[in-house]
Amino acid sequence: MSSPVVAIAYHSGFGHTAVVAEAVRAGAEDAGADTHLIKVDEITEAEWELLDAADAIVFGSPTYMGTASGAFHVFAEASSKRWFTRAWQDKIAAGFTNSASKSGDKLHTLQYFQTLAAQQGMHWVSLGLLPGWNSTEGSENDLNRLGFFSGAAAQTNSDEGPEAVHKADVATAEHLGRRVTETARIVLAGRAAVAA
Ligand SMILES: Cc1cc2nc3c(=O)[nH]c(=O)nc-3n(C[C@H](O)[C@H](O)[C@H](O)COP(=O)(O)O)c2cc1C
Repeated sequence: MSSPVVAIAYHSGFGHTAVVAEAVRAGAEDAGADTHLIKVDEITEAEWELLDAADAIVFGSPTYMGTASGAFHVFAEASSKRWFTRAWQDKIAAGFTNSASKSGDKLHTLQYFQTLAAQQGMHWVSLGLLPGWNSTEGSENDLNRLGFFSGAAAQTNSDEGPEAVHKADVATAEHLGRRVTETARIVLAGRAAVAA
């Protein structure tokens, strides 16, 4: 069976969220996916077609003013063309975000991605990790140290550059990439079995 194709459609204003996107890609490739990393603010027609052909699309954006960035919203609005044709119907979807505060209202960005995925008729994949860093035994180096369920969340200090994206958040994003790939593989195998 061919490898699942996982596309990561993301925006990053200053490079921090790009590090998280790379981590999702690394995790997906580690699990055997073919991947496409697509910057939604520079998206070409050929890249839209890569999204249409992908088995899974992972949405990513920094959290700006409590939601996805303006550039991501422009992309989401443009995806209404796919909404009309149901081009993304039944694809796998997942999401990640990064912001300066530990919370910073990141949950709202992930929920926005879930709504976008639902409007497109996609199947949302959660993070699938228990929360870390929430007991006396825990530490900031735990996987899912920020305690999200809907997707992968990262926090980067507002006065530091992309190199400061927390290693635990990078590992959490890699986990999401692997999980999306494994889920896509199961769905592809299931469809093939049903069609046989
Ligand atoms: C316009 C703007 C709005 C922001 N709003 C939030 C916010 O709501 N919550 C938060 O925690 N950080 C907020 N931040 C901080 C960014 O999320 C943070 O710097 C992030 O690392 C930027 O990622 P990027 O380099 O990929 O753009 C905001 C930054 C900008 C520029």
